Amino acid sequence: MHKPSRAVEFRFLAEPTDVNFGGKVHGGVVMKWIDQAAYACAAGWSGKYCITVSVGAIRFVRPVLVGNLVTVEAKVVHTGNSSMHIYVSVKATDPKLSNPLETNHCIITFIAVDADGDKVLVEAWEPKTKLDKRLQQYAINMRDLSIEAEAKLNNS
Ligand SMILES: CC(=O)SCCNC(=O)CCNC(=O)[C@H](O)C(C)(C)COP(=O)(O)OP(=O)(O)OC[C@H]1O[C@@H](n2cnc3c(N)ncnc32)[C@H](O)[C@@H]1OP(=O)(O)O
Repeated sequence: MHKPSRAVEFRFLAEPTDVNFGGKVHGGVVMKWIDQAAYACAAGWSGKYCITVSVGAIRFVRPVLVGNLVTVEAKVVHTGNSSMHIYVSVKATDPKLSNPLETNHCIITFIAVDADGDKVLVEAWEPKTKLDKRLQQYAINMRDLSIEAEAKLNNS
């Protein structure tokens, strides 16, 4: 029987092939890490194949450098019917210094689907700590803003 798992963490070194023209890690590479960690988190929570619906509020706080030890933490912060809203935080450090600083964060939403690609219900997640309650509200706000802004664009 599937036991929902709330969080995943990836740890690896940023490689020379991840570099952009400015010598830092490419933003698109960071977004791929975020998508992969959030997918693993959503699949672990639902026990199903999951599809990305939306990526919101992605923030680039500081650059990731080639050779940095990167940690990508993804955790469920809200669930709906079929949707799972995942908060992802990326941290990086020179592995010799072991002083991880946040480089990125975002909210990414997945839905769980069955073998036919149809939406399926997911188990509800309930926040317990103050931080989790704040993150849940943040995820709800981001979803509402995104849906409202898209509706305004389509109706204008
Ligand atoms: C693993 C991968 O990388 S998959 C590849 C990338 N993803 C894709 O190609 C997906 C392409 N998109 C699609 O196929 C469709 O848009 C779908 C299947 C994702 C959603 O289709 P719809 O049925 O129109 O979505 P619907 O409006 O019912 O919303 C589904 C859920 O997403 C939520 N949602 C919709 N828009 C947003 C948004 N902007 N932000 C957050 N959540 C949203 C809804 O609230 C709903 O949640 P609930 O089930 O918990 O109530």
